[in-house]
Amino acid sequence: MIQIEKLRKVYRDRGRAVTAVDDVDLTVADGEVFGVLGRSGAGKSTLLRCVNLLERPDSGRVTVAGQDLLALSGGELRRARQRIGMIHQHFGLLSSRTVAGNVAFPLEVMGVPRAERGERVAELLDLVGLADHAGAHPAQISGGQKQRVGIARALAGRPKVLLSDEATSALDPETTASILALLRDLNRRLGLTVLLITHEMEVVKRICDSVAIMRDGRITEAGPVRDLLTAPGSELARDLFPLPAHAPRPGSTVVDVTFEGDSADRPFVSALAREFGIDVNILGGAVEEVGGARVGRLRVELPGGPEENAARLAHLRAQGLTVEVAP
Ligand SMILES: Nc1ncnc2c1ncn2[C@@H]1O[C@H](COP(=O)(O)OP(=O)(O)OP(=O)(O)O)[C@@H](O)[C@H]1O
Repeated sequence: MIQIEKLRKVYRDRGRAVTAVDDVDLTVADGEVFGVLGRSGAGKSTLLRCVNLLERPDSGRVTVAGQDLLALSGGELRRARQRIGMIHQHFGLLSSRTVAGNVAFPLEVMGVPRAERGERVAELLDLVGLADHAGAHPAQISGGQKQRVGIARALAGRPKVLLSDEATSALDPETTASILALLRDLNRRLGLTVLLITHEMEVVKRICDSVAIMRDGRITEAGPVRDLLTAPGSELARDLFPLPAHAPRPGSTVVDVTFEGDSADRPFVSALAREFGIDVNILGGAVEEVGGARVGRLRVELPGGPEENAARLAHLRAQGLTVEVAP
């Protein structure tokens, strides 16, 4: 649905060149929620703005719903953009217009007749749970409600793709949760493909099917969230489950065990201790709810060196657990 190939964007600022997006490839499948996670300055906003050509890349290709956006003429690009909605951290509402007026605005720009507009606005406000606030002005509603207006406005052109630029960064945790739940609901009900950028792991945990980690303009890791969490060496897993440092003791082996789904419900530590008649020392761990499922990681110390532990590790792996010997 969204394909980004060899994308590059360099800003030139007072003689200085800043490579904001550096040779990025990314594929977002139809109907998924895809998150780009990274710190401030990583290049996330620039990347997102290249997807609807608010920012023109220096090189590369952006294909949305089969259309090569950089090859489109002015009118074609305007039409293609109507099929790509966008929401922003600071909502970007018109303060002089009511909630309904804000949602009607893109419909006016598209030339939708007045009678049809009213009906569509009502439908959109209903979709985001704001039917009762049509006549309010932005100053009279909460941040979460403002973002709901932003979402309704972004969906006016019946887009298949929604771009989200840190949509929950200005909201408190509870409101963030309700906006993320709304986005997930719209993604499922409308088959909407969502590409979002965020610096919050919470957003990835709650709604992303896939994620890419961005640093210094580059993607360092990308894939389905569940796969990355159990992939050996994954940066996402390391960030989500920070484990305490350990000083390896001679004659013991430290192992990180990642568990998810069914394997999260089994008492594998006590089973291992019983099966092999050993003491297992738990050094640290964390369990998180990711995409509605329990995922966790535990750092344990087993007696003996690598050879003595080979059968024990095989026993853990046979239960579907991901096992890595800590360096
Ligand atoms: N218009 C611009 N002119 C010059 N440099 C820019 C411009 N916009 C962004 N940059 C630079 O490009 C790099 C990437 O910025 P970008 O805003 O895309 O990152 P980000 O990950 O979205 O960070 P943030 O969350 O802080 O916005 C940064 O070094 C930034 O200073």
